[in-house]
Amino acid sequence: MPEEKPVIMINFKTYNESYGFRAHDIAEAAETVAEESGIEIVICPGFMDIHPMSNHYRLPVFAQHIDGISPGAHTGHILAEAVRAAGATGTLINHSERRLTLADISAAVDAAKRANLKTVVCTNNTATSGAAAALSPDYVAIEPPELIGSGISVATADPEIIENSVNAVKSVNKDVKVLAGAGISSGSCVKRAVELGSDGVLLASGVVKAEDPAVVLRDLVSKI
Ligand SMILES: O=C[C@H](O)COP(=O)(O)O
Repeated sequence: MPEEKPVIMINFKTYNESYGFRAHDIAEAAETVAEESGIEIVICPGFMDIHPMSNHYRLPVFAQHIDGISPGAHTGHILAEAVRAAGATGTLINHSERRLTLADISAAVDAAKRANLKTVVCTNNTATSGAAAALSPDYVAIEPPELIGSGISVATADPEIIENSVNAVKSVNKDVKVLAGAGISSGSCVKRAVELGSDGVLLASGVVKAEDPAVVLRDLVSKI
C-alpha cells in the first residue's frame, strides 16, 4: 500500500446519466462514501456542472480537460483560470477520448500549474506514461484504450501495463503519482491496482452508469 491512502477519481464523461440532477445524485453518493470511509473521492463532472458541484459538495472537483492557452482572445477554448474560478481544483489532460499532441499536453500542464490546478495526465501505454512524467504533473493515469468502458478491469486484464507505467513514471520523476484506469468497478480492482504500485484509480462507467452509485462506491473503498 502507498504511504497515503489511495485516491478514487470518478470521470463523469458525457454519459446521459452524468449531468444535471443525475450529476447531483452521483456527487451526493460520493460525498457520503468519502466521509464514511475517509478515502478521497475526486469528481470530474462536465464543464457546465463544475460550478454547482463545487458549491454543493465538499469533494475535490476536477475538469475533464483544459486548453493550453493564456487569458485572451481564444473563442471556444477552456481557460484554466476560468475552470479554477468555477471551483475546480484540478483537471484531467489528454484523456484517450480527448487526445492532445505532446506540445498541447505540455502547454495544458503549464496552464494548469499557472492557475493552481492539480494535473492528471492520462496516457495509453508505458512509453507515453514516461513521457508524461517528464512534464511533472501531479498524476499520470494509465488507461489502455481498448479496456475503457469495457467492464473488463485493467488490474486483471493487463496488470503489466500498470507495473510498467509505475516503473516508467518513477524512473523519470518519483514524485509523480500513478493512477490506473479502464474497467475498474469493484473494491477488488482497486486493491489489485494498488498492489501493482498505483496510487489510486480513475474510473467512469462503473459508477456513472450504476443504478445506485453509492453501492458501487462503497464497494470501491471496501478493501483499501
Ligand atoms: O476516465 C476514465 C476512464 O476512461 C475509464 O473509464 P471506465 O471506468 O468506464 O472504463
